[in-house]
Amino acid sequence: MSGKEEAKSGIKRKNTGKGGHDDKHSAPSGQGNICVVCRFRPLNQNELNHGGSNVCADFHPNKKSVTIVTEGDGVTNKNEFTFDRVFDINSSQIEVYNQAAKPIIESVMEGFNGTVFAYGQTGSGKTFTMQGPDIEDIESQGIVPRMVRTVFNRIENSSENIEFTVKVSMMEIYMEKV
Ligand SMILES: Nc1ncnc2c1ncn2[C@@H]1O[C@H](COP(=O)(O)OP(=O)(O)OP(=O)(O)O)[C@@H](O)[C@H]1O
Repeated sequence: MSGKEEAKSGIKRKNTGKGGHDDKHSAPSGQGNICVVCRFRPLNQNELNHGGSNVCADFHPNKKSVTIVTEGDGVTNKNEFTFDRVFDINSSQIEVYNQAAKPIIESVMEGFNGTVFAYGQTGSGKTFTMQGPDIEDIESQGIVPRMVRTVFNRIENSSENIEFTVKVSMMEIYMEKV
């Protein structure tokens, strides 16, 4: 998914048995409302050809902080940023999915609302993370195919007394037009 697109899915659960949640607007207890992760991608060939170098000096061992170094006017600036999780350039698709998306899809299957979106400048890796270079390949597929598979596996394995409705809609915002 590029930053110009937004996919929205809704799951309506009609529970004829016991144990369903009535309030679809509150997160499950013990889970934070918003989780923000930051992923770095490797330099591409074009960037390497133009003498590009990594701006990231240090990934903190706690996997939550990163130090960015920038040079300007002979001055070196170091800034540390902290997120719920920082993924370095060697992070796998499954690691990112487990941290950033799996808890959301788990709670959606319990009847809560959830959203996962990628934000970043062009070429930063949104499509790679959300869609993946090959959606059929179990290793390289991104968040969206993993979430879709999880949803349909869960539906298939759930009680026949539960009825599910899955809806998908998509829109593109490009040059300030929807
Ligand atoms: N984690 C990664 N590891 C290896 N390559 C990556 C990674 N993330 C992105 N890339 C590569 O970087 C390039 C740009 O990534 P991508 O197309 O996902 O960016 P984007 O943010 O979706 O860009 P746009 O907003 O222009 O659609 C692609 O060639 C992609 O394969």
